[in-house]
Amino acid sequence: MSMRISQHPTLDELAHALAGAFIEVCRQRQGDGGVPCAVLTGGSGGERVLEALSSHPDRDTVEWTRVRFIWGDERWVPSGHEDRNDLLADRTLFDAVAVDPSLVHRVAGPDSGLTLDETAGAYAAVVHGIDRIDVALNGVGPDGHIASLFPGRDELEIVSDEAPEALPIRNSPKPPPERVTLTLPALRRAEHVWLIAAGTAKAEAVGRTIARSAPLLPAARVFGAAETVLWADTAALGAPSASSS
Ligand SMILES: O=C1O[C@H](COP(=O)(O)O)[C@@H](O)[C@H](O)[C@H]1O
Repeated sequence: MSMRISQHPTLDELAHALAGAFIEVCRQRQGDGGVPCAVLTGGSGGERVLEALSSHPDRDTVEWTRVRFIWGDERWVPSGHEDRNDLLADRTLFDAVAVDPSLVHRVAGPDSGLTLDETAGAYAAVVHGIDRIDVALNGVGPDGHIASLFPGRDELEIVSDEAPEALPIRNSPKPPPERVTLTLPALRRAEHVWLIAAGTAKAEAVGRTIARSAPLLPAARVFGAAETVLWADTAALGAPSASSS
């Protein structure tokens, strides 16, 4: 499965372009009578994309109350904690548009009373019950991780469709140490898998992802059913040019 590169001069321009494409995916699915399902991501790129969505001129062409949201990963800290990925969505998109809380599937925090394993199991069941994932956003970390799938870790080797679609993570190399992540097979169910990478800190991981250098980084191991797009700024591509495509 080939990966298309969408290059933009800056993260802001990348986020605006990606937000427009995200809106178009949602509009088309809703036009077909469906309820689009989007996988959200955390991190610096994910936050900027959510901000761009919340202020996009075409924002209100989507019926946001008919969009389902899940997360590619969540940091296992209490609800409302600054480290949580869902807080980024609360402070940006969900603050700007009305959503249906029954279609917003958050990963429970330790304050829920569930253990980490129980939380991951419950999230796996939620994701398993979703018949179609339209678009999955994946912020790429400087080490090439996506969601909470980090290089060299066992979770990355779970590629069977029979495996749970979400897993607990302990001892994450990036804090906080406890997390819940979707698996590669779950992310690969998405029609559109979009990777987000901006800044020079991402250049090495981006270069290795594009080159498919061995061992394959997590970012190189995810692909979409219909397309895989690397949304990158010029700095992440390590290129001097400032053209977009
Ligand atoms: O920890 C995480 O990091 C990645 C990427 O974050 P960035 O700040 O380097 O862009 C993100 O994809 C993931 O959702 C998040 O939990």
